Amino acid sequence: MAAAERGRGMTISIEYVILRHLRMELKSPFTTSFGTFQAKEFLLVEAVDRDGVSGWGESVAFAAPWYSEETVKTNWHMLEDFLVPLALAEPIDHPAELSTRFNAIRQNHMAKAALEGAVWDVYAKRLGVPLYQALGGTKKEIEVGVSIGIQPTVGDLLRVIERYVAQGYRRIKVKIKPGWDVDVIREVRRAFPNVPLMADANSAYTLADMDRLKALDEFGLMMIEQPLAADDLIDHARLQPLLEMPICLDESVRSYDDARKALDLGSCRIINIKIGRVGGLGEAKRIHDLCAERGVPVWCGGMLEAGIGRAHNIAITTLENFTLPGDTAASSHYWERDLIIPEVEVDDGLIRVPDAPGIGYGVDRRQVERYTQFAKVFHRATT
Ligand SMILES: O=C(O)CCC(=O)C1=CC=C[C@@H](O)[C@@H]1C(=O)O
Ligand SMILES: [Mg+2]
Repeated sequence: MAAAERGRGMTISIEYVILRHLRMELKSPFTTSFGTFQAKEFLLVEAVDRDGVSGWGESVAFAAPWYSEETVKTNWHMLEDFLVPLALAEPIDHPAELSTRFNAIRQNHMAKAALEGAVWDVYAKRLGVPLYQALGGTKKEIEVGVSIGIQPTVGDLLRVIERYVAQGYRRIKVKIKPGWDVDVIREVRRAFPNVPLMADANSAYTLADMDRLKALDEFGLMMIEQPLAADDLIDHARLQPLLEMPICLDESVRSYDDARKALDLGSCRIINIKIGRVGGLGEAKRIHDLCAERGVPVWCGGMLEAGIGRAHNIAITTLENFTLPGDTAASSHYWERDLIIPEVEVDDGLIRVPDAPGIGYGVDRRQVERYTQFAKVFHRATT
């Protein structure tokens, strides 16, 4: 690993960690199988080392367990009672050591990723390099797409797509489910015959819907994301050979081993990497590297992050095999006012990667405090 990827003999001693529970109003309601959310609750992790260097991470767990079994509250419990004590127990020379320490705790990937991400930020800041370089990233700008939630009518959806195509987003992702799929995609394709287009099914289908899914093949979709069950690889392996379009897995790939099995089985031809879903930046990089070896493109999914999570997504997307536009839209797509300075801006579908040390964006502490519902500080035991 290059020097920046493996700091020479640098020891990180985390002195204290601050957990914050935030609530931010979304500019547009976000509709899922679980219901419609107008606000997002999430945890921020601030890790401060012995020299006062602050690193920031953001948990992508939602308040309700609809995407996975993790929630804001389960994350708080895991961080307070298990993960933060592990991070405070002993100094480390590299964030990978923290991930190894976390192996003693089963699953709870989003909680792990939030703390691991904060420590990666400290690590990069102490090295004096941008997080993306510490991860081995090379891109100075990244292409991004936008994910559009289910709209009240097809007309509304077409108007929203028109707006984002005009802003230059490099790919449009729409959500589908039985009853809102073939006819809707047909209308979208008719209105936008050449736009790079994909559909996210969020596990709304089963193999019994084979014909309906095959009907989507006529619209030249870039991929269909997670059509079948969130914990499945086998049925996706049965489905993929029957489809022209690639299957992209999201929820089904929660680790390097899941990715390896998915590729060995032929369950997908693309993977949506979400740092929180797979347990952190280190595991995300391992999955990226595996997919690069196998010639399988990846992209960075989104979880409606605020600016700190968005900054981590931008950093990981600079790795070479992130060749497809991800769901990293501008801060203004989600928030009236984000938590970072400057906010994430998208110009003609591109984000310029910041090269300040660490996550590359400043944290607006006033905004953080404004949105913080409650917080708790955890100090390293000095006894
Ligand atoms: O953060 C974004 O803009 C993308 C959000 C998004 O599309 C998703 C978030 C969480 C679950 C799903 O609805 C979907 C996804 O699976 O990628
Ligand atoms: Mg998805």
